[in-house]
Amino acid sequence: MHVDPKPKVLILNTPHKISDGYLSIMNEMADVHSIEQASHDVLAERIAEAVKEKGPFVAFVVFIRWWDTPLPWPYDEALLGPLIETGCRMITAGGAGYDWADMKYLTANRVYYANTPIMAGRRTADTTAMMILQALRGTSEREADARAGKFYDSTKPFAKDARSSTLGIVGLGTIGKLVSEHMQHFGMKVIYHNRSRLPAEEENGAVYVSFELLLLRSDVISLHCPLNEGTHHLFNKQVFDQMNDGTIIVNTSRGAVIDENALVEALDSGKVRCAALDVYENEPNIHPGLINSKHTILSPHCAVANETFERDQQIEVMLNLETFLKSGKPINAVNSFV
Ligand SMILES: O=CC(=O)O
Repeated sequence: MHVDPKPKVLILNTPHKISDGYLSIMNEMADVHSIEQASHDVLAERIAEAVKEKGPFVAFVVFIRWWDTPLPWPYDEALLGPLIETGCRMITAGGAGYDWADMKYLTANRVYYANTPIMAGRRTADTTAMMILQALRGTSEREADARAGKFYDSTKPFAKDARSSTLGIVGLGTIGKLVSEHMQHFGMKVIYHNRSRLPAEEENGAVYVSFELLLLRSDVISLHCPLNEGTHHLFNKQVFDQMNDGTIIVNTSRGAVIDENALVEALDSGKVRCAALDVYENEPNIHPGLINSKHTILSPHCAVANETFERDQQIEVMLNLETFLKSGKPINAVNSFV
């Protein structure tokens, strides 16, 4: 009896041993070959070699190790060309954002890119909620006081109260919706701006406003939009100038949505009361003006990183692979073609 050979799949990084079970499920679905993470140029050579010696592959599955630098981005023609030219039609990788993939190139070649929105979304939303509360409370300044032996400094303004504050969400997608839900539990009024208004049943208590109104009405602005040509430096000097004095900015999306020079100026002038940031324009470097400001709360792009993220990332990546192998389309495809 003729048995069709299993489809070949190339994986980047053998999953952490926690997921041996998933690896064996994958081995049942596909003929799996793996290569290890490296810089973009070295990885490009490894991919070309794997395609030549073991290919062609129908899918490329990335179990990214965020802490192994340099990271292999961008996922562009120079990296993926040999895979795509020989029939690879799906890339799936961990993370909610996909600005590190050349979507024009992938879409033009009818290659799906599938992300892991649930793994990344839940953790990023939790971290964002924590950062919003920290910023409202001004924890970095109070902590600095405590460490300097200065007990409660009553000359400083009182912390802001979530129950009397409005949260403006820019981008009410998977993460924005979770943040909206979390913060409504703390009594915040939530307004949002998207390119277009969501159907009422998806708004879940958040009120749609124009971008200009969001700037005027928000005590806290939290960014959850993807980084693309339209959102690069969306928050610039002109935009900061339109906000009320003392607005709080929280960013767990992508650093370049904010012009960091303009943000540092706005922090220095008091236009921005506090900026809580997990992401930066020039990672891994953080603008010295942000590091030196007393009014920032900073973390090193680790909103998703906790002890269970790898496991959940692998489950979602595997689901993308399974749905792609069965139907030709991964469940979390972020692009589509006609
Ligand atoms: O940065 C993290 C993500 O995109 O999930």
